[in-house]
Amino acid sequence: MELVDHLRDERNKAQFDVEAMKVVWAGSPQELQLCDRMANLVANHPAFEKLKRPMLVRKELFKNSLRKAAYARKLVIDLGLSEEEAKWLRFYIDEPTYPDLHWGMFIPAIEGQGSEEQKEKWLPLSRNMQIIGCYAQTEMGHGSNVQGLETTATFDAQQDHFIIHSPTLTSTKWWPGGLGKVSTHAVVYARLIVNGEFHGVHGWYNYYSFSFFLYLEDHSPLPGITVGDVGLKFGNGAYNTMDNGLLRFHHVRIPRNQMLMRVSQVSREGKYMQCDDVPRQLIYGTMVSVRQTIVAMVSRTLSRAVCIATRYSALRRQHSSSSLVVPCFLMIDYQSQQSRLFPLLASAYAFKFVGEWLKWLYTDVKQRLEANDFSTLPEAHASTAGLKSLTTSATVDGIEECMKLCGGDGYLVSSGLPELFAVSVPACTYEGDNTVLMLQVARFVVKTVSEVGYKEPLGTSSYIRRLNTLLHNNCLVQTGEDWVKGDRIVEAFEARAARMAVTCTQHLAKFQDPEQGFSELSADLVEVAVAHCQLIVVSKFVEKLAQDIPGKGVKEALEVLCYVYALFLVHKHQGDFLVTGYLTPKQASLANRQLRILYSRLRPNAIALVDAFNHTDHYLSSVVGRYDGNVYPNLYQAAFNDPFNDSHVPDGYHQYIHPILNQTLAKL
Ligand SMILES: CC/C=C\C/C=C\C/C=C\CCCC(=O)SCCNC(=O)CCNC(=O)[C@H](O)C(C)(C)COP(=O)(O)OP(=O)(O)OC[C@H]1O[C@@H](n2cnc3c(N)ncnc32)[C@H](O)[C@@H]1OP(=O)(O)O
Ligand SMILES: Cc1cc2nc3c(=O)[nH]c(=O)nc-3n(C[C@H](O)[C@H](O)[C@H](O)COP(=O)(O)OP(=O)(O)OC[C@H]3O[C@@H](n4cnc5c(N)ncnc54)[C@H](O)[C@@H]3O)c2cc1C
Repeated sequence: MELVDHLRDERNKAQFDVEAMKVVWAGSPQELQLCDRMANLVANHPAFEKLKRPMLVRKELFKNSLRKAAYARKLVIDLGLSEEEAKWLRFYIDEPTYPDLHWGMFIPAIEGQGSEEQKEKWLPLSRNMQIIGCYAQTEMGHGSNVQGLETTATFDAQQDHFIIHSPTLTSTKWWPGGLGKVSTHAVVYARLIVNGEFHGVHGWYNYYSFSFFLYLEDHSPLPGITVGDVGLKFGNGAYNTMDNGLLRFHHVRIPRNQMLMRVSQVSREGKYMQCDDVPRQLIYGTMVSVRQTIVAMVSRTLSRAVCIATRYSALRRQHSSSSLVVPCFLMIDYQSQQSRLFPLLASAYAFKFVGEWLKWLYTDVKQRLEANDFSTLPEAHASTAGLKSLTTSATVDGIEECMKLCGGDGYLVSSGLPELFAVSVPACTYEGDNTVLMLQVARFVVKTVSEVGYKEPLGTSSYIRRLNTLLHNNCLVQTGEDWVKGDRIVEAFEARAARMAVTCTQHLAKFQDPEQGFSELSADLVEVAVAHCQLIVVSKFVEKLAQDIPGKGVKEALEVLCYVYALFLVHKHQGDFLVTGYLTPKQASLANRQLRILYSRLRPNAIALVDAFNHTDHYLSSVVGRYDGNVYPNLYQAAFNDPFNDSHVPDGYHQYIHPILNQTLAKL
């Protein structure tokens, strides 16, 4: 049977080489090939079917996800897949499960915080999955406030043991993924007590990680350990495939050598030693690593929602403004639809490129750390924290907007958007609450501004070197065209970030107690951090355009996306640009006018730009976002695929409807 492409006309409008854009999106021809192979492996394997997921009750859902993870492991072994290939395999299976935490946090924690000897012992076991681990940091009473952790690890020199204990209900480990039912081991964060002394009790660094066995061979918990799942979470299916756990210790003994000992050590004699040249922030290193991974991945989540909403918008017709009866306008041709959709499409590309840059930064920092060079750690912390916060918040808001952009059908589970939203929302909280992370960025920015004159700002904050110029030279834009110049756009974002940072730093200086000032000004400080992070995203997009980008029309299409992203932000945050005095109202309105011109330039490329994401229909799992655009018959069929439509007589009909129809309610 001949397949009809309902989006063919849209695809024919493309003004650039889609295959070349696929390479740009993937990062390289090799990455494209790798992702394509893994995506299709998953799409073509019946074990990874996922459409029924939202209909399953928790226990079935969980069993199903264990089955998928086991098949995935089998594929990794049978096909001899590399760790990189296995990572993409898990990604396309598209179901949060224990291996995410095992590979994404447990192993990196041992790599980053274990001594050479410990790494030699535990890493091979972990990589072969002979042990399965999780990352148990958060407690019931202490999430953002890592300094408040209460779990204790008391050294018993006589027996060469640590005694791990949960002294209060609020010290219960709470939320760790993979902990509830599956993990055999955990990296546990606890307060260290040696010879009756808390170490650095007033410092921020008095938490140490320990690797633990949690279970006996028959998978019953070890004596003194209480473990379970925290309970059902938001959304059908969604994150309920993960066993987020709770864990309590009652004076549990573990050998001394299970304390991860790269940052500090406790000797056989009970002597506490800090490794001189290693900063204690390294204890937080796993979070830096995962925040970077989240940024690298989140553009794909947004691209998925945008792909669905763009395809549906390019198919569905509504009435024109002149005739309310004849349906003739494609939704995508409404200016208002474009002004909501296209900035999200541009954001997906912007986040992809900033994610690539962050990966580079993190790889560089990791190499330096291995060589005991810790100089770039503060920037890595600020950039990973800030970009994790910025991109996950924008993505979650973006998915919700895509749902609305599809009208009522976006709200159907078969659109793929509700589950995508539910599974993505916690990204704003896990790995650091987004507001708390922005406050970390603000601390970094304010500190950098305060140190001007005696410490050279580096990397992402190097614009602060030109503080004088940025504070005093206002925007030179005179025409709309002036707004589509990379260096002019970057300068506008630099000036806005610098001016907001300086104002806040000056306000902070008026407080006698800096911490009180920081707390009172925290809402403004978050805005300073957002401005700094948006500058990073915009400037990395502009830097990307300066590279050699092969393929007919590819660079031009990316330029439009870059300016849409930047000018949309100028428009959305015009209050910042105006209040700081950098822009005049006229310049702000020129930016908005130019944005409308850019939307019309983006319009013919819209479908090709989402095709360049190369998403399979399996990955999208959306009736309205299908590649062939054959939406309506499939939407109709999807309704009848719902088990609720198996019968015209639902359970309860005879019991509760008949008495109403027959006027026999009194018998109930
Ligand atoms: C493919 C799949 C891969 C991976 C899996 C992906 C997804 C899996 C899904 C879910 C996983 C979720 C896992 C978790 O949620 S784990 C728990 C995460 N928890 C948090 O993120 C807690 C957030 N809180 C904190 O990070 C900290 O408490 C804090 C906010 C940073 C504040 O700490 P505090 O001790 O009070 O520190 P400060 O006094 O504010 O700062 C002291 C000093 O240290 C610097 N600093 C802080 N953090 C770091 C860091 N991470 N790295 C480097 N430096 C850091 C800070 O800037 C300050 O420096 P100064 O120079 O100013 O002294
Ligand atoms: C799905 C999911 C998976 C998770 N997986 C893991 C895991 O594998 N391992 C693990 O250890 N943890 C895990 N967590 C826990 C997660 O890291 C924490 O939820 C997170 O760090 C936030 O902490 P909290 O929930 O205590 O929120 P809180 O810190 O209580 O924050 C609640 C509110 O208070 C505000 N707030 C808090 N502190 C401040 C402050 N200093 N200044 C201003 N505002 C503030 C926040 O902005 C937020 O609005 C997971 C959580 C979820 C939801």
